[in-house]
Amino acid sequence: MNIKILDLIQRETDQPVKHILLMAALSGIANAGILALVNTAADQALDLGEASVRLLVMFVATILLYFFTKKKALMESSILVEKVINSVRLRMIDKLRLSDLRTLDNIGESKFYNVLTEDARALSTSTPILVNAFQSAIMLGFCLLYLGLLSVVAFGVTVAMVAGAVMVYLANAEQVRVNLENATHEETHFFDFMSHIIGGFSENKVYQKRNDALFHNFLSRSLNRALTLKVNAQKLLVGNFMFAQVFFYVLLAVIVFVLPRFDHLDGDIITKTTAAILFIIGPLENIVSAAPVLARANVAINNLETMEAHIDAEATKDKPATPQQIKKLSQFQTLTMNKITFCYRDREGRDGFPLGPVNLTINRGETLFIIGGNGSGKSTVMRLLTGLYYPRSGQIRCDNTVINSENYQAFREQFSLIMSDFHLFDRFYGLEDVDTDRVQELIDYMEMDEIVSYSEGRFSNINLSTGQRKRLAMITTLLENKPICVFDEWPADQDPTFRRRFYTEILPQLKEQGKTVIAISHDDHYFHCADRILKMFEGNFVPYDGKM
Ligand SMILES: Nc1ncnc2c1ncn2[C@@H]1O[C@H](COP(=O)(O)OP(=O)(O)OP(=O)(O)O)[C@@H](O)[C@H]1O
Repeated sequence: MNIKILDLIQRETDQPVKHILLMAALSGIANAGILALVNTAADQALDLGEASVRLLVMFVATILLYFFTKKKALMESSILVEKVINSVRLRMIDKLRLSDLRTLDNIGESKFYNVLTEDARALSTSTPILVNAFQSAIMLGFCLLYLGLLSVVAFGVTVAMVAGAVMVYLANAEQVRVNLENATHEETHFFDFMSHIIGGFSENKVYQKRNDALFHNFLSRSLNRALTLKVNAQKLLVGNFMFAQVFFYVLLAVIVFVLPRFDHLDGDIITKTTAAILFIIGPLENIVSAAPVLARANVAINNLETMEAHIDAEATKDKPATPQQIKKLSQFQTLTMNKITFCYRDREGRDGFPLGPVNLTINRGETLFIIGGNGSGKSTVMRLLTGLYYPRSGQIRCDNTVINSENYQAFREQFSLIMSDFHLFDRFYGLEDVDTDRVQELIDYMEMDEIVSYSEGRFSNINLSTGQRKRLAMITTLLENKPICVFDEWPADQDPTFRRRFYTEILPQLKEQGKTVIAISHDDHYFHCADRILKMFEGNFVPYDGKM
């Protein structure tokens, strides 16, 4: 079986695993040495009435060697694997944050969390077990060698029977792997359903049927399917394990009862051989019980590698933005979408909603409202315009500058967003020298002063109503001071006063500051506050006819 964890460590660290393997091997040898010393001492005691002091000293030295080498191997391997997990986690999150929004859409949050938590944990817990198994394998090898010195026949029989057990195990190992892999896949569905149960707690609370259906028909079934797969894997493993054990006792019986009949082994050899075989029961158990752990660790590494490959395959080629690029683009006069097309693709690669070809020119300082029915493509076009999605074809231009991988990030930096699925941050991450007085002024303006304060660089409370959360997000937008502000139905959750304030105070103030504002709106009472209204219908702009 492939031991992927070794390749992983080798790839991820500059520390060679050789040292750990050497320590584990030494402790295995020392462990086998203990057996040889015990047998020799027993022999001496039988012949001379007591074992020699020299043997005692050697015995103590061997135990010390065993103790220190094994401790070192276990400690170093655990620390190394924790470091590997840390660096893999950091790298994956780094790659994900630099990839595009569609990559996250396609992977799904549950899958990402599952791989970075469950699989990473599986790797972490597997390490000491695997090191132990490796040490046991070395010990087993030396015990077998010792057996060979005692009796070639006993050695041959033992090797044949152990090899038989290993072959049976290997035959089942692949099936175990497939079952465990499917179980982790099924657990991703389980996490999805769990997110519906927890995320939709309130909705479910007032709708018993959905609550029950989600739990009984989906979550439980998914968990049961995962359970069946795990049980199958366990059955195969237990079968393997028991086979190895019984095989083992059969081996003992062969050595004690059968061999003496065919080979003239004297009693002393049989006793030592039996002691050696009894001595290797523990290591064999360690090796056999490490098998599922190794299989699980391999599955975990597979999952990590597959997800990273997925992120890499869709990695953007965008260069980081430079201050010069950002400055240059911020002086734009017109922003153009030229024959932009886009199509959602599901996880199987099938095409979904098509958008475009969209042609749009936005002038600096304009206040634009984008209107249209649900699902007409307003948010999608905004994600394209702001560089969150890449168009399938067409061009975005800032004046005469074509937006491409050289300047996509610099282009995105022009926008401040409050999308419908906005995220509220507790701090102004990335904003240096925040003017605390200005923040307080904005908190007062948003009429949030009785609920939220700003101290030690963070909002005191972000567990707020949707409308209040949007007001805090607006504070961030105003402080970011970007040239273009995009609001996806910001007033939708505001009371009439704040709705009015948005259209008649905030938008005019932004305009006065020279900002370009693009707002998705359904508030026809306030359409007069826009310089221009753009209507979307079935994935494209159509002339505004005065109707929603
Ligand atoms: N992440 C996604 N994956 C696949 N299809 C999507 C995704 N998001 C939106 N769509 C599809 O794209 C179409 C346009 O959606 P979009 O969110 O742009 O509409 P919208 O005009 O903003 O609607 P609303 O007014 O309801 O917010 C819809 O048919 C929707 O099903």
